[in-house]
Amino acid sequence: MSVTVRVPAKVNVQLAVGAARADGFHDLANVFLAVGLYDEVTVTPAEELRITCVGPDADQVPLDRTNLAARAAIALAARRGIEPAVHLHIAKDIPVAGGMAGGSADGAGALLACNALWNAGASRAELLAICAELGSDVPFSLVGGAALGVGRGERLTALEVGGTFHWVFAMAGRGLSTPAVFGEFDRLAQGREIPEPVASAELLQALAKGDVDALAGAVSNDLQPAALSLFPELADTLAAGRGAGALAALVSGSGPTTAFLARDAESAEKVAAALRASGTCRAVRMAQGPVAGATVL
Ligand SMILES: C[C@](O)(CO)[C@H](O)COP(=O)(O)OP(=O)(O)OC[C@H]1O[C@@H](n2ccc(N)nc2=O)[C@H](O)[C@@H]1O
Ligand SMILES: Nc1ncnc2c1ncn2[C@@H]1O[C@H](COP(=O)(O)OP(=O)(O)OP(=O)(O)O)[C@@H](O)[C@H]1O
Repeated sequence: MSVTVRVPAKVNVQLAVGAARADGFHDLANVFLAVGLYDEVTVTPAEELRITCVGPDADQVPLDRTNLAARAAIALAARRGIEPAVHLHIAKDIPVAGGMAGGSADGAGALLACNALWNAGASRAELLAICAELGSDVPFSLVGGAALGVGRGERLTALEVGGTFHWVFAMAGRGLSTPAVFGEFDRLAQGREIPEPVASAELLQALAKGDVDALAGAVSNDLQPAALSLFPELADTLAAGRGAGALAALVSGSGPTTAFLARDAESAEKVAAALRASGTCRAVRMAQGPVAGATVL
């Protein structure tokens, strides 16, 4: 018997970052949107914990107990006093170290799948608590849709979205480390007063109305200057997408994946073709959002 869970990637339509806290994390106003690029996690009973991974970026995924899927299985098993004797298979389509919460998706997926496989009976609240221990983005990977995350991004409030948005994503030739990007944010912020992060009222209204023009005018990412500082060539990718008619172009989360908001499916095709032809990125994908969070198939 096995259980498969499908989990989406995310794009941050707003990422407001406050000053570094005493614990090293940053308070955020983080507006997440789940988009239709997916990893699938399949769990099967096994002698002992084992991880396999397939997909274009599979060689970059750790196959030991540091993998977020393994950490999720271990965390749930520890709470139930059982062994995490399970084979975790990840079919990975979300770019690795791309700022689209790929590892977080696998953590949320493994947790939901093991909860079903083991009949562990964890409630939604317990699952969300385990997700928050695993990482700041993991709770959102479980719930999906659209949500405002505060604290370090783990305290979520679901958001209404009045439409479907068309996105194009450009994958970069190398990854960026999330702690390195936050570290660069701190370095660039030295000697400046950092305001409390707050969600933009215009942005929340644009999402609620499904108004793509208003959303394009309201998206923002406080980590973008830090990502561009560490990876200056991303500016060329952003310019290529804008030049092809994207309504908005921004770095996704900590990057280096760049995200382009298009008016409709036809415009998204044009932006994708221009990005592919530009030679400024490794791969290009289209996806719509919002979509549902982690789902048992
Ligand atoms: C950039 C985002 O992806 C936006 O959604 C998230 O804020 C990062 O979420 P994540 O990858 O789940 O990050 P975590 O595994 O919780 O933290 C990794 C590292 O990122 C930095 N970090 C993360 C979240 C946060 N609110 N402040 C931080 O400073 C810390 O250096 C931390 O050690
Ligand atoms: N299941 C996993 N899939 C991918 N990477 C993982 C996984 N588990 C742990 N990692 C480690 O985490 C690092 C970051 O990977 P991940 O794909 O989650 O980054 P990300 O998408 O930028 O995350 P986020 O958007 O949440 O900041 C990888 O380089 C890898 O070493």
